[in-house]
Amino acid sequence: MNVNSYAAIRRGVVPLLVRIGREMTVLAAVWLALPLLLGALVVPSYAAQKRLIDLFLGGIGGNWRDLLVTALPPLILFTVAELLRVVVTSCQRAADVSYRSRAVRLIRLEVFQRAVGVPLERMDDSGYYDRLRRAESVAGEELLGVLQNVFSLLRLVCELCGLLAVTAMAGPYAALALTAVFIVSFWIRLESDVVKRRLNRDLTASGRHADDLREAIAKPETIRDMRIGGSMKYLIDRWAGLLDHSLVQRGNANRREIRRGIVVSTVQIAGLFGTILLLILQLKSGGMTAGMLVIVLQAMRQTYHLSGTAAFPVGKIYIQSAKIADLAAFLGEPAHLEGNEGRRLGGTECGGTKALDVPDGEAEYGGPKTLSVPYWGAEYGGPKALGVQYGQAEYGGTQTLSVPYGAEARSSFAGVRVELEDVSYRYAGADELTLHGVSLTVKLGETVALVGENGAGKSTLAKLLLGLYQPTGGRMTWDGEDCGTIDRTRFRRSTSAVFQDFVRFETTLRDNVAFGVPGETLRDEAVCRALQTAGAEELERELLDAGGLDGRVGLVAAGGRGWSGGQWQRLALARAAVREARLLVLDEPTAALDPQHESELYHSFRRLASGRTVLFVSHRLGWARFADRIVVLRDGRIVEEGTHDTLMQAGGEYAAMFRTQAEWYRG
Ligand SMILES: Nc1ncnc2c1ncn2[C@@H]1O[C@H](COP(=O)(O)OP(=O)(O)OP(=O)(O)O)[C@@H](O)[C@H]1O
Repeated sequence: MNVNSYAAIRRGVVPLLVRIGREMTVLAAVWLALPLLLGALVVPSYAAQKRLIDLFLGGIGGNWRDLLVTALPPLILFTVAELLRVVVTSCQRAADVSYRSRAVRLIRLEVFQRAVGVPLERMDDSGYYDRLRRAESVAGEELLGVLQNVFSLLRLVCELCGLLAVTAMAGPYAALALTAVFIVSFWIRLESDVVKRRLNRDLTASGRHADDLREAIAKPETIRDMRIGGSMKYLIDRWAGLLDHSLVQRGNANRREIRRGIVVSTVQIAGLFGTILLLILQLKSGGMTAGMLVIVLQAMRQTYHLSGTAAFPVGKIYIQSAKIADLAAFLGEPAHLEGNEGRRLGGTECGGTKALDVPDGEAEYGGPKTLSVPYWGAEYGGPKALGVQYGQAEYGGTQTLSVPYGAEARSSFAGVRVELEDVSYRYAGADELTLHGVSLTVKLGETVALVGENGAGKSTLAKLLLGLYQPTGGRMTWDGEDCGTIDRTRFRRSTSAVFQDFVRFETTLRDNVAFGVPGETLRDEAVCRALQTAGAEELERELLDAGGLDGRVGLVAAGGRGWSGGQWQRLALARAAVREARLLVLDEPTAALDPQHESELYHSFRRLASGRTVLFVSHRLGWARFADRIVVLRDGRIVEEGTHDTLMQAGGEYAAMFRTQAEWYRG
């Protein structure tokens, strides 16, 4: 037992309970009050038993009426107290389950909220990322376990208080003796429990190693390989050595536990003996009834039992306190949330009114305005008056839309002019700059290919353009507006991206697309159109028998089916396509595709890029040829810019890379 763990309980478990209590006041109050009530009910139950025993031992004389008058009240009190104990115990269990699951949900949500809202730069800090991962994992099973043990402990303490109150009825010395014996036996048991848990934890790694060896030894290929080298005996000896070590450790721990158990029992028996002796002397002098003697003995036995049971939850809390302290410390850190992304999850953004894109003042003061939007509300390939998604209006007609007053003025699919002025970037903790004085203008609706050798800074630049990183030097503007001052939500809504390491959501086909526009209800046509744009329409056809758009994708889901890397990649493109983004960033979007699909994707890409400003990063220079402009990066600096033809004529870095690649394919 060390001081650090107590400090961890004070720094971790207590603040977390306070935090949960503040958020769920009523449930937390019920969770605390019910064990108290249960503890309090011990007193009337024991008092009634004492009265009944005294009545029976005193002989029940007189008539039936006298009997009823004397025996009925304690009998009723006993019955009501026991009934209430049963009811309160059931309510308590239900309250505990509800409290724990809600508390875990609350804390997990807080952790997720931080993960979602924190600037990406902080994620690049490995220390922060580790703390986040640890907090996320502790906020699940471990927190649930600690809360369960806190609850068990609370119940035991309340019951113990009730039993002490019962014992105190016989006199203060009985209560004092009981408390002393409880503390000594609880302490010894707690020590053994903690030692045992520590040992289990320490032996976990060697136990896992022994299991791995055992499994390996039993495999035919191991027997074959090891027999050739004659090392089978060596493997078996290592496995046996690990097992022997663990057996010796456990044997020592068991012997220690038996010795402590004998000490605990001796202390308890001595306490019981002394107290009974005093009670008998008191009985003899007439200061005590037989009923009192019986219930005090009963209370003492129950208390000794509790001293053993209480060691278990305390030991568990004690062992897990360090992790819980880490979680509390993580939640106690300043959130550093990015702009208005720090909103609570499930707040107004999700499922709230969608800000439709109409020119300022279109909606009338103080009320919504209905607008007619033609089918194909927005067309391919040009700036649009209204930022309405394709297919939002019904086929062949118009659709009226309600636009809240003050809706943001913006035209989607119109692209954006992005300007970087002398931008530099340094990763947190890095000594060197990754980008040095990059000045670049990406025009409205232009497609720019970013090429360069590994580590040149292409992905870093792409993330800066998406607003995922903030420049550490220089300035970035969108249509002349400083990006640092643009509302984050508006910024995010206007960008879309597909990265090489895109996410594979093991859920339905529809979800995989709809996650591109969280909180919006997507009609089937919109999902299909996004799939079509990404050249992924055959995925729906493949799932026709499994629910079409609602068919599950991926092997994890029951009944789900696995997709190839290329199919997943096209799903990621569909997710990007469904967003009304003005800037689209594609970072190696074709990495998982075979040549056939890659060339097919080219057409999808043209559709996706249409009318937007696009930056794509690719090592396959064949793609770069089709960009309006190619920008070559080296060591974080722009070294060349131009079209494919001008760069080839210039015979510089791009031309060299292109020729090398062409040679490779030809050769
Ligand atoms: N989180 C990070 N922390 C510190 N340095 C980083 C981090 N991420 C990337 N870097 C460094 O920044 C430099 C540029 O990386 P970046 O990923 O932008 O290059 P790239 O041109 O996209 O490379 P590739 O073609 O291999 O994808 C590299 O030297 C890389 O080691």
